Amino acid sequence: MPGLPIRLRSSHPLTVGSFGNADTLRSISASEIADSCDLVEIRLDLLDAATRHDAPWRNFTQSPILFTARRGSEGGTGDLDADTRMALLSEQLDDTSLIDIEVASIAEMQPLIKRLKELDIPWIASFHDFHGVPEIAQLQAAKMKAREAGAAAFKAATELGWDLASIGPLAHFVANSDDYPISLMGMGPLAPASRVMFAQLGSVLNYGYVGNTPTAPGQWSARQLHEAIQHVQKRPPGQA
Ligand SMILES: O=C1C[C@@](O)(C(=O)O)C[C@@H](O)[C@@H]1O
Repeated sequence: MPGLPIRLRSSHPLTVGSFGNADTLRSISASEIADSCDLVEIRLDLLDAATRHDAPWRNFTQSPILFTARRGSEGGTGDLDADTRMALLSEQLDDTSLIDIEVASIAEMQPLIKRLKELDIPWIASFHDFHGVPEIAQLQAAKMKAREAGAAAFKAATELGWDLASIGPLAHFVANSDDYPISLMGMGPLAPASRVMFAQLGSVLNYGYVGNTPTAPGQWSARQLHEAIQHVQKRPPGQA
């Protein structure tokens, strides 16, 4: 039986708690997790075989789980090939609420995508740029690919540096997507502010770390992000 259901809605931005190391994953309580975030991300590429075997996330009975096995070219550890990443993800299907597959991996991961469809397990298609912000047209094209491939949402994380000019176009990109869910976040020094703002504008999944190891540059803790998102005003539908 797949994991707890998740609804992706721009009016209800969710906070994802991501684990950067196995120690936290093994030691944290289910209630602490449930207090800090709406769902958990398990980065299978960051975990050793023993932790994957022990599957400590099975204790997180109150939290939906998003599994990721990140490809090397988009920040993954170990430069795992597509078959290995599919095998890692397939092992977890009984506990899965959501899966992350890079837009760049859609073609090579078709066997898994077909299986997810059969099992009615949603997945998101992701894009990462650790060096800068791509043209919005490139993000639009990636979003179209995600949608056509059957992903439940498109997710993009881009390095903002101190490039203030890139924030406006990104903000419009997320705010003008009432037709299809987007998860959008900045990385780098402006990451924290961007994550609250993009959540306000409709980003459906917003990532912070659980424990003491961020899984992306500039991430803040899931608990802080969760609290901030709960307190800020959200964009009314149709207002872009
Ligand atoms: O893709 C994402 C988003 C992320 O890169 C971030 O910027 O918070 C963190 C990753 O763990 C996750 O898989």
